[in-house]
Amino acid sequence: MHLVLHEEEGAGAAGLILGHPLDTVKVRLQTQNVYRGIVDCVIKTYQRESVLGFFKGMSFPICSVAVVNSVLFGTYSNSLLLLSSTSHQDRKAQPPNYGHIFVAGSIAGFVQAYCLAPFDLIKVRLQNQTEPRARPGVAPSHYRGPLHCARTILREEGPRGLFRGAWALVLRDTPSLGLYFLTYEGLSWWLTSDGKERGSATMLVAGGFAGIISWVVATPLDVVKARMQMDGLKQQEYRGLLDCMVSSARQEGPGVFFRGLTLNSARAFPVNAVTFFSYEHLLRFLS
Ligand SMILES: CN(C)C(=N)NCCC[C@H](N)C(=O)O
Repeated sequence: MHLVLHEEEGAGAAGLILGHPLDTVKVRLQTQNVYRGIVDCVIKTYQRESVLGFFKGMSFPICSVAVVNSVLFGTYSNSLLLLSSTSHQDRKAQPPNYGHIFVAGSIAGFVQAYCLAPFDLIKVRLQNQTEPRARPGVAPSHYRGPLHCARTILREEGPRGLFRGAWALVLRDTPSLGLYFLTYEGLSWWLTSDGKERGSATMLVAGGFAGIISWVVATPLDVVKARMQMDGLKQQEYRGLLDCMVSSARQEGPGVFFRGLTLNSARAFPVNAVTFFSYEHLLRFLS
């Protein structure tokens, strides 16, 4: 049992490692106005920071992925159980109630956003450090690693600083995770013939598309979240979430809300295919 659990965690972590470089480029494009596009950002990052630059801020997501996913999937299945009072096994025999799925997914999104907020903030702050690795004669980065980053934020911005951008994260994840589970369950139902067990290919395809669709919807608030998380590092630029939205749109046009859309979608397929595949196999193993 332990071995299987570790394998499931390993699969989640592998997806995350593969997707992290895309996430770093996306975060930089959303928060820094110095790049002309994806290719320019990749070239500049590589030239200045080598391939390691793409993996900045990865350790916290790797360490927290198991906890964050347990909160997400645990809240989802318990909420669905409360709403529909049928078990995972019973639900296979009848068409899913999409209203219940959307509500359960949204509740799960709301809860996981709060757990994710400090980890995500630290990830974004580290990803945005464009200095090369510290060596003699080169000024070190503001944050020396995830724990140093957490301590520095606590010292410079207080405990609330660790939850900067949390509201935008909650607004991003509540509806988009409802849609995430809705797409997954809908597609899986559609791809599985009556009375058959859900196959691995179905889990991968439905999981991948659930990831893409939810990230397309989530991207505008993902931009706002990343900007709010970076606010306060130097001087405070925005008075709040609404101010961030309005001034970003005024200064850069409405296209600003779609920054990172391509990268979010490209990363979403493999990461979420693996996530749902692991979740379903773990459920089967435990039931
Ligand atoms: C649209 N959103 C926020 C989501 N679909 N979130 C759930 C998937 C999270 C996964 N670790 C990922 O990074 O894609």
